[in-house]
Amino acid sequence: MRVGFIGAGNMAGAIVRGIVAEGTLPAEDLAVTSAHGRSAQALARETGVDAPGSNEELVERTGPRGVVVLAVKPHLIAEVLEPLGDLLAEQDSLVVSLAAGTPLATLESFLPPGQAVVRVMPNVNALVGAGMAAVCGNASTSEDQVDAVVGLFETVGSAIVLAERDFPAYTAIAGSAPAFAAHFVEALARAAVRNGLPKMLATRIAAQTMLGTARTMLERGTTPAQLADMVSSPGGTTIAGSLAMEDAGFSPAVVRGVQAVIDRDREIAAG
Ligand SMILES: NC(=O)C1=CN([C@@H]2O[C@H](COP(=O)(O)OP(=O)(O)OC[C@H]3O[C@@H](n4cnc5c(N)ncnc54)[C@H](OP(=O)(O)O)[C@@H]3O)[C@@H](O)[C@H]2O)C=CC1
Ligand SMILES: O=C(O)[C@@H]1CCC=N1
Repeated sequence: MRVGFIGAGNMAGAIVRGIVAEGTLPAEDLAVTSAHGRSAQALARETGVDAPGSNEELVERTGPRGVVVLAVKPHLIAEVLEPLGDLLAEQDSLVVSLAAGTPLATLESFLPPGQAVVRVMPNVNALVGAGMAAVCGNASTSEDQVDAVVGLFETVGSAIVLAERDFPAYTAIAGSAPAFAAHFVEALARAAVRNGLPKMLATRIAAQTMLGTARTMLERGTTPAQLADMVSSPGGTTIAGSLAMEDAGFSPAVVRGVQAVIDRDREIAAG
């Protein structure tokens, strides 16, 4: 399978670096383009992938039946996709869009009828092979094509097939949530700095603690509530901290943040 990425920014960079590091596909089967060429060339130099001079060339080099991944910002999808429609159809390419808030119906409206399109919401942790991706194909995609995309993203983390109606909530807790988790680590570290720990050490300690907490839940099936109970000694330090955080509005703040992502996703979808 040959895969071309239109866009060489944060997300394409994370996936390409992840795929190359994991050895999922040989670098010569991957290609990237960018608006100004420089970021694509830098990524190509770093990873050994190809950096064609235009999006048309990328589709040609990726096809026939190649995967063309749209990794540009949502507002650029129309201007990137429309000029490529006939070529994508000729090459029988599979179009994969990573764009937040951009439904399959919108993507289809920029393409010839019958074009196979898969919507994916990945996350930045693909960079270290610990990503999370949701995948949904349109009516023109075969089961094999959807499976191939799931397989591709599984090589850089976990991937699931998800109904499109669930993408906004999913985007909040997987696409955007690495930023929220990073804010939490930063807040923990700053609180520790206030109490005398050096920032770099505090950040490392807090990040390792997040990693271990996630692994305990995923690998042992421990629920968040069970884990919190395991840590909270009666009359101890943790329960004092947890209740103080709740008193300061921790859970309502998280719920509002998730809802804001969902509302913004719907706003982008509405144009
Ligand atoms: N960042 C994330 O964590 C996540 C992002 N996404 C989605 O991924 C997509 C990309 O986001 P992200 O990587 O953060 O964005 P970036 O701004 O980091 O990267 C966008 C890339 O698109 C390139 N580009 C713009 N116009 C064109 C064009 N006409 N032809 C070729 N390349 C072009 C830019 O080129 P140049 O470098 O020259 O400016 C840049 O490399 C978005 O739709 C976003 O919703 C989804 C999940 C998570
Ligand atoms: O912020 C954004 O719009 C994209 C989608 C999810 C993560 N980044």
